[in-house]
Order: sequence, then C-alpha cells, then structure tokens
Amino acid sequence: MIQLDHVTKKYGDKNDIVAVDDVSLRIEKGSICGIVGYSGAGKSTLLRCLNYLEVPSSGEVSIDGVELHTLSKSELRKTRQSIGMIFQHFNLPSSRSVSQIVNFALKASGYEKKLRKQRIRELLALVGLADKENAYPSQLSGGQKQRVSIARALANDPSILLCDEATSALDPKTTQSILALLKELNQKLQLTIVLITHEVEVVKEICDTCVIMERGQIIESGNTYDVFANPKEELTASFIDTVLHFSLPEKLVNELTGHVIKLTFRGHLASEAIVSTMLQTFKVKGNILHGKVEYIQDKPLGVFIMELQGDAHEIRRAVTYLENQVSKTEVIANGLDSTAFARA
Ligand SMILES: Nc1ncnc2c1ncn2[C@@H]1O[C@H](COP(=O)(O)OP(=O)(O)OP(=O)(O)O)[C@@H](O)[C@H]1O
Repeated sequence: MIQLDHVTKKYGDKNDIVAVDDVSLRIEKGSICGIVGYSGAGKSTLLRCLNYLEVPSSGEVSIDGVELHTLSKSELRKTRQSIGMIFQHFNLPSSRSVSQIVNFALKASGYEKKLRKQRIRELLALVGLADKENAYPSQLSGGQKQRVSIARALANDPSILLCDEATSALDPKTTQSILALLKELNQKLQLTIVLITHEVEVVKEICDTCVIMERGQIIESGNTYDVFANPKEELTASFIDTVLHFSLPEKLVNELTGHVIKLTFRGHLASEAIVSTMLQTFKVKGNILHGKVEYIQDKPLGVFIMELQGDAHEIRRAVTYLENQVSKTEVIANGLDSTAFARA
C-alpha cells in the first residue's frame, strides 16, 4: 500500500512554486490508480514523490507502512528497486539491443549473471516481445519500445509500477494494447500501478480508482465508476465528458423549448423501462435527444437526455418519479421556473 500524508513539494529560490500542495492519498496494494490533470497540475511531481526521486518539502510518503524519510540511502535504493517506472518517451539507449537493455537493469540490481539470460527471456515473453531480443530501439514501433521499457522496469520484480504519461506518445490502437498489457501485469503479478495522464480514456479503461488534480491539489478522488457516474467538480465533469460525450451541442440546447433533463443510470438494463413507464404514467411528451451506454471497466453507465413537454405540474411529477428511479437527474435547459419554459 502507498500512503501519502499531507505531501507538499515546493520549488524556486523562495519556495514560491507549489507544485504539490498538501496531498493525502492512499493507494491499495494490487490496484491501478490514475492521476489526471491538465499540464502543470502537479502530476509528475506527485508521481516522483512516490519513489523519492523528488523529496517532499513536507509530509510523509509510506510504502507498505515504511516511511521513506526514515530510510538510509542504501535502504532507499533498495526500496526504489521495488518501484519500477516507465515514461512517455521510453528513454531507451539507442546503442543497445533489447536484451542488452534488460540485461543492464538486471546487472545494476545485482541479479545473478548465470540466471540473467533466462530472466531476460521470461521478461520479454511477458511483454509480448519474445522474438525481439536482438532488435535495437530504432527497429521497433512506439508500442514495442514501451514494451521494452516495461520489461526493463519489471526486471527487479517490483511490486509497484509508476507510469508517467506512458501512452501519450502512442496512437489509440497501440495505447489500447499497452493498457491491456498493464492490466494483465496488474492481475498476473499483483502489481500496484500508479499512472499519470491527461487522457481520461486511460482511466476509464483500466483504473480502479482515480484522482483529479488541479493546481497541486487533489480536487476529487474515488472509485473510477463512482467518479464517472457522479462527478462533483466541474473540472472532473469536463474531463469525463471528453470520453463519454454525454452532452448535446450548445446550439441545439438553446433552440429547445421544453424542460431538458439528463438522466444517469448505473447499469442500463432498466433505463428504457423507467422512461416508458414515466411517459405512460404522466401526461407529458418525451423526446429522447441522446441515449448512450458506456462501459467503465465492463460496468455499464447509461445516460439519457430528454426534452419533456406539457403542463408544468405534470412535468414536476414526472421528474420526481425519475429522481426516485435513476442515479442522478440534472436540468440541462429550461428549468421549470425559467421564463423560457413558461413560454413553451
Ligand atoms: N524542477 C522544477 N523546478 C521548478 N518548478 C517546477 C519543477 N518541476 C515542476 N515545476 C513546476 O511545478 C508545477 C507542476 O509541474 P508538474 O510537471 O508536476 O505538472 P504536471 O501536471 O505533471 O504537468 P505536465 O503534464 O505538463 O508534465 C508547474 O508549475 C511546474 O512548472
């Protein structure tokens, strides 16, 4: 388990750049945690505080109950060996072959020479590169290079893997294959994975929990499904909307005259029945403008956007019914008391 308590990291001669500001966070063993934020939010700094590549200005980082600041240099080096790291631009030396790159990591950690060849084969097979032992980085695609860097990061059998924008330089299809590999390694090796990204798609695909950062602080965090189903902060909602596309074009919304609501369903199977019961029970006309089910790690999250027309009293009753049936209702346009709706 990784635990951060009130971690702050300041830079600058006067300590006036606060890159990470009083962050407390717990990441469970064997889980995948995604840290999301725009450029400059403090993600990289926070990630580097986890293995003390950056020593926090204040606060505590503990790995499996051991506070890193209590460790001697050699103990810290040993702890770092249990934390692998991969990067956006792979950082592979161009003059070494794939097996030499992995061998170098094994050698540096004191892995017994006679066992190294076998270990290199195992690692390359694990990341799907069994046939690339003798290739050089320039002969590999971006996805293959990231696989080599993952093999290198796993050389020491780490229990934690830190991923710094690991898929940001890759095309969508290759991103999917690297994410699938990370998920597989997480399950096969019980590897705890912490990744930072500005791509919410990555979080949606593989993260059990997620953390949203802004100006060095965590503004929202939790189980990924819960955060996606019910974002509390505007920034979180806008990030999520970039992948779920659960909104309507503004021009269309402005042209609508009825009461426009957005319904969020946890699970989609009941959604159509609820909407049709509502339409049969109350004297309202419903126009479905948008309906979609997204899968967040195989769990469905459904959204309907509807325009309701009719008597305000009936609409209120219909909305009350919906509020009791679905996870969340939001007014998108023409709230019941708005003049626009009164005109309709
Ligand atoms: N070594 C440093 N010296 C001074 N300021 C730094 C240093 N590292 C980061 N910062 C500043 O700290 C803030 C957070 O930077 P950080 O790189 O952690 O953000 P980020 O969310 O990872 O952004 P990006 O996605 O662009 O890397 C920024 O204002 C950055 O300029």
